[in-house]
Amino acid sequence: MEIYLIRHTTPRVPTGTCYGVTDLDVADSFLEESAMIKKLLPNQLFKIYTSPLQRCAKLATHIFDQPLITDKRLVELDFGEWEMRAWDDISPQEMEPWMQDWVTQSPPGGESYQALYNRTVDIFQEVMSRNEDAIIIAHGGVIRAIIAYVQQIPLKDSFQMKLPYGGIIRLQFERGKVDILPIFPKE
Ligand SMILES: Cc1cc2ncn([C@H]3O[C@H](COP(=O)(O)O)[C@@H](O)[C@H]3O)c2cc1C
Repeated sequence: MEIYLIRHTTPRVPTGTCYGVTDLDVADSFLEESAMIKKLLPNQLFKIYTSPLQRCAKLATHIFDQPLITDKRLVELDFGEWEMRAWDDISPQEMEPWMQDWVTQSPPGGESYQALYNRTVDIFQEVMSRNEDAIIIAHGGVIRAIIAYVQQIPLKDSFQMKLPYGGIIRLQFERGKVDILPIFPKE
């Protein structure tokens, strides 16, 4: 069984903005970016799972002419009161508790990375149990949580992996073992 993890294309948002659950549109480069992603995927049948947010759902709809499985558990971290503020405008005092432990602490009014991990693993286990090749189109935090789960590494180490917009990772499951193969960018 193969499961591809794809991060959405560039969102339409000024650089340096904090966004997670905000439903941003895609940038002007969408057609170009989605064509590149499509070219890197094999021509075979997949079940397609997507986050409901536009930056993921538009890519799914654009590339795949088949029914999609849209699941709320695949949305990005809820940054609460910080959503759509410039990171530089969030005061160090406000940021301090989260910076101390961004795995278990939530941004004010938001969600902890541990909570995101729990809901992500929940759907990921469902996907695996179906035993069908699948593509999951989601967000940076969600994809890193899945990688942390399959590698059994601590969540605090999961942000070391490079994962740009349009990033693709292939998970190959064989005889109880999983290989993690970067498709874009190649390592
Ligand atoms: C703990 C944690 C800290 C983060 N800091 C930024 N992002 C992430 O949240 C934003 C939205 O992701 P996307 O563009 O893939 O939808 C990005 O800025 C990304 O870096 C984080 C995500 C998590 C889970």
